[in-house]
Amino acid sequence: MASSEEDGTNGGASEAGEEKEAPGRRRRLGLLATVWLTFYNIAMTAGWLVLAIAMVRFYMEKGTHKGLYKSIQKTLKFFQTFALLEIVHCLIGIVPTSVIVAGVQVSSRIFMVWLITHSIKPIQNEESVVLFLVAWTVTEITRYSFYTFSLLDHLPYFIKWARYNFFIILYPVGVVGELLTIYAALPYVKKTGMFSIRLPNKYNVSFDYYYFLLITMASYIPLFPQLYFHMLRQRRKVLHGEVIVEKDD
Ligand SMILES: CCCCCCCCCCCCC/C=C/C(=O)SCCNC(=O)CCNC(=O)[C@H](O)C(C)(C)COP(=O)(O)OP(=O)(O)OC[C@H]1O[C@@H](n2cnc3c(N)ncnc32)[C@H](O)[C@@H]1OP(=O)(O)O
Repeated sequence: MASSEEDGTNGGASEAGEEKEAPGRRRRLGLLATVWLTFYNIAMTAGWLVLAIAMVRFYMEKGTHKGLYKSIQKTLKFFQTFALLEIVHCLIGIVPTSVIVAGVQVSSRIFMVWLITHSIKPIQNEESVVLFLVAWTVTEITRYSFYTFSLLDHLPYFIKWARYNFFIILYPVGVVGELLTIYAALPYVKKTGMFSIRLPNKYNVSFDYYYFLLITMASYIPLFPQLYFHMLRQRRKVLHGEVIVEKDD
């Protein structure tokens, strides 16, 4: 994975005659891209704040997590699906995040929301769902407010600190919540054969969602450490000003 320092997408040499940007400084964006990203980040911060408030209110009123997912699912689905735009932002180059990093992050969330929690109703009241919902919500409020304040050039140190420290705990908590939720879904998926294609059929293809879930769980082992160490490197770069030179994958 090429770093922004290496590939020049961020903080690298600018066009001839222009001053070279200092490492770690926000890349110069066009006005349209800045306006769009500011709108996008404000909308996402607001969306995840609404979710946080709804979760706290639900718990205070009902005193249980049972029914929580059902009560917040529409907002969650809307804002998490909207986050697919993050991959588009990377692809069109208006943010310098790696497409692979953003792709793994966003697609694993979409998978959890639509193909697991939405599709498998009996697991919606599992404690593990609350675990990943809380981890995602705190992370996203911090992350999107970080981007918003950065774009407005008024970033409070606390937000920056939170963005590059909370993940140390929240990333593993979120992953444990996700893995336990998929694990809880396995018996139902095996019993119902949902999303599976059995032979014989006219296309002569078979697909077993149960084994797909096992493979997905296994894929966290190589993929999660990469995301986590990526964030640790970003943390060193942003909070301690270290220049990180990453090697190509
Ligand atoms: C089909 C099934 C697939 C299944 C796959 C299964 C395998 C999955 C394994 C992994 C599972 C992960 C599960 C995740 C769980 C959780 O989320 S738990 C909760 C805790 N989570 C986190 O802490 C998530 C942390 N993740 C992130 O922060 C990001 O998603 C990231 C993409 C990983 C971060 O990447 P990074 O390269 O560090 O980018 P940034 O710091 O965000 O940005 C770099 C520069 O880009 C600018 N930028 C990015 N986005 C924006 C934006 N929206 N608006 C404005 N600017 C943006 C940013 O400011 C940086 O700019 P510079 O300062 O100029 O460098």
